[in-house]
Order: sequence, then C-alpha cells, then structure tokens
Amino acid sequence: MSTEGDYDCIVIGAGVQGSFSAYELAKRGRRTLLLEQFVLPHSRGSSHGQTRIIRKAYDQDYYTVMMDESYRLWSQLEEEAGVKLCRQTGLLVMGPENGTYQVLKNTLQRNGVPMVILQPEEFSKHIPHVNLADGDAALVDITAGVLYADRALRAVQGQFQKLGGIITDGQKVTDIRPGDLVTVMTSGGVYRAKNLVVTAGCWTNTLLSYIGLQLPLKVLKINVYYWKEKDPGCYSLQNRFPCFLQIECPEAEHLIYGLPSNEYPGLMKVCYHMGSETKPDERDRQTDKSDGDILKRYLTRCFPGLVPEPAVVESCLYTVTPDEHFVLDCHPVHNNIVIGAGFSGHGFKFGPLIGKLLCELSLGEVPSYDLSPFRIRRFQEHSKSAL
Ligand SMILES: Cc1cc2nc3c(=O)[nH]c(=O)nc-3n(C[C@H](O)[C@H](O)[C@H](O)COP(=O)(O)OP(=O)(O)OC[C@H]3O[C@@H](n4cnc5c(N)ncnc54)[C@H](O)[C@@H]3O)c2cc1C
Ligand SMILES: O=C(O)[C@@H]1CCCCN1
Repeated sequence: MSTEGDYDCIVIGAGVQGSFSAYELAKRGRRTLLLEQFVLPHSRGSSHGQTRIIRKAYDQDYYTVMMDESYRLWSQLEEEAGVKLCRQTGLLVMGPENGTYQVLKNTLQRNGVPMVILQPEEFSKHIPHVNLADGDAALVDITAGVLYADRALRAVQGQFQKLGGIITDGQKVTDIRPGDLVTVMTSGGVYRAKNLVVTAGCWTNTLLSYIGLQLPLKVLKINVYYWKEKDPGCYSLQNRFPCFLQIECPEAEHLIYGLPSNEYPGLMKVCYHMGSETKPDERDRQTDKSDGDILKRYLTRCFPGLVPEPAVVESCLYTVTPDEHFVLDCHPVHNNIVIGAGFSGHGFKFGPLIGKLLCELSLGEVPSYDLSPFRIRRFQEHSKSAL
C-alpha cells in the first residue's frame, strides 16, 4: 500500500457543508475526493430546495460575527462562478418586546448591524398584509435575504471540479478504518487519504459508529409548506416583501418563519422550526402534519392575505444537537478525522465559512474563530464514546 494515499483528503457527504469543505481544500491545492451516497443532485438530506434565509440576526454574538465573513465568502463564490446566489430582502423579526426578541435586537445593536425598528403604529405602512400581534415589537435586519440553495450547491461543486477536485456520487460509505492513512470503503471502491472530513448530515452517527464515536444528534423531519397568496404577488420578493421570523407567539412553542413568494409564483413558504423524529432513511414514513394546524392558526391571524391551507408540501431533515449549536471539531482520538455536523436547521448561510473552518481543522491550522461553542467535549455526559 502506498503511504501517500490516493488523495490528501476525502470528504464524506456532498451537502452544503461537505461541498464547501471540499472546495476549500481544493483551493489550498489538496487532492480532494468528495464522496456522496446518492446520485447528485438529490433531495433526501438537508441541503436541497430552492431557498434558505441568510441573516445576521442571531441571539449569540459569535454567529452574527461569523456571518460577516460568510457574506463576503458568498459574494466571492458568486463572482467566481458568475451566478447570483443571494437576494437581499431584509428579515422582519416580530416578537414580544422582552425575551428572545430583545436578546436578538441587542446583538444586532452591539454589532452595528444595519436595522430598522418599526413602531407598531407605522408597522402596516411598511409591511402591508401582516397583522402585528398586540404587544409584539418588530424590527428589520436589513442585511438579510434569500439564498438560492440548489443553485449554490451546483456552483460550489462546479468550482470544486474546476479546481481539479473529484466528485464520486452514487457511492455509499460502508466502513472507515482510521490510521495515518484513513481507509474509506464504499459500495463501489476503497479509497485512502491522509485526512478525512465527515459531513454526513443526519447520517453522521452511522458513519461515526465505524470510528467509535456517537454524538447526541436528533433527526427531525421538517414539512416545508407553501401557501397561496389571495392576491398574487402581495408577499412576493418582486414586491420587496422580506423574509420573516415570528418569535414566541400564542399559537406556537417554537419559531415560525417565512420567505417571500418567488420560486413558485403565487406561493409563499412559511414553516415551523420543529418537526417529528425520524430515521434518515425512513423520512417518508413520518407523516405527522400537526405543525400544519399550528401554521394555519397563525397565518389566519397574522397573514390574512394567504389561503390558510397548504398548497405544496415538501420535506427536509434537520440534525439537531441538544443546544442547537453546530459540531465543528476533530475526532477525540484520530485527529486526522474532522467532523462537521448538527447544523440544527440553521447551517446553510454559514456554508462557505464552515467549509473554511473544517479545512483549517483538517490542515491542523489554528481556526479563524474560537470554536469552543462547537466542540464535541460539551456533550460529555451525552456522548456514548466507545473509545
Ligand atoms: C426545511 C429546512 C429549512 C432550513 N432553513 C434554513 C435557513 O433558512 N437558513 C439556513 O442557514 N439554514 C437552514 N436550514 C439548515 C440547512 O439547510 C442545513 O443546516 C444544511 O443543509 C446542512 O447541510 P449538511 O451538509 O450538514 O447536510 P446534508 O445536506 O444532509 O449533507 C450530507 C450529505 O452526506 C451524504 N451522506 C450521508 N451518509 C453518507 C454515506 N454513508 N456515504 C456517502 N454519503 C453520505 C448525504 O447523502 C448528504 O448528501 C434549513 C434546513 C431545512 C431542512
Ligand atoms: O436559519 C435560518 O435562518 C432559519 C430560521 C428559522 C428556522 C429555520 N432556519
């Protein structure tokens, strides 16, 4: 066996995080293989679909700060690939004055993020067709907008290939043997590399079981609902309607969020930031739609311009950690194996930066940001390490 390996690095999983990790490694001249179990593009994981929200509005400063660079990296990719990936729409945040709304507003103010606070009496002048709940405050994060998700994946994978990177799709990784050279077995071959990056979304624990590690990750099926505009275009991107987040409302225990109508003209995407547990390969057997009733009640009260009956329902998966913060770390024993997981339904917007950080970890460099919120160690009492 050669001590060089076939590649400098193998990345498992061609979702948004693996694709950006592979791209960063190739940019740094590393011979990189990106392995994907399904034939690309596919819609069985977490990164498919037309759109995602990009925003700086976060509770924690570190996410807001990280987004600064992530926005720059998104525009770099737009330039390199010659495609438009982000559309600035703003993000309307609504919620009771005290509580999470206030925390988020403070984070935006502390970090000098451009925003507008909407007084309740002038709310409907700026945001027509929305009823602000009594006692709710509202602001707009001006930086926010829509990311074109499927298009972004195509762009980053295309750039990776232009840099000489190899994508092998339709090959499922079935075993991993750690060592100075890591051996990766798939349904179609055996590959060796000095470094391995595992970005396998909701399949992460299956892959980690081959290398003696389990993380406290829950897999949730999210119903992606589209609702018909009574007056076509009234919530549309063309008419400058923003994305929105509704924090703490009587109908819902968790966030409700929406994106302006765009990809399916006349239909607005509004979803619930919670779902029911599933196994990743049994997604379509999870048929719970109780979130739809929560959304119907909310939309009837606050979005009178939408027909409160779903017009289109799609599916997507979240991989959620107990604190909803990401996992960006090296394997505790095999430090040539890096793990990016648990993006908890909010990781897409960070894709280019996650790729850079996982690349830095993989190359043994000091990461550009303090990664302590993202360490595996924080789960000590949960993780069933077989090491
Ligand atoms: C409904 C919904 C709405 C969201 N909204 C937002 C939003 O507005 N803004 C935002 O920033 N984020 C959002 N997110 C979150 C974001 O989309 C995810 O955090 C992100 O897509 C996770 O990417 P990933 O690469 O970790 O996972 P995935 O995209 O699932 O990629 C993992 C890949 O690994 C592959 N794989 C797994 N096992 C193997 C194996 N054994 N062999 C080979 N390949 C394997 C899988 O097939 C898959 O392609 C949302 C997510 C959902 C579901
Ligand atoms: O990451 C986001 O911006 C959205 C917010 C609402 C829940 C889903 N993810």
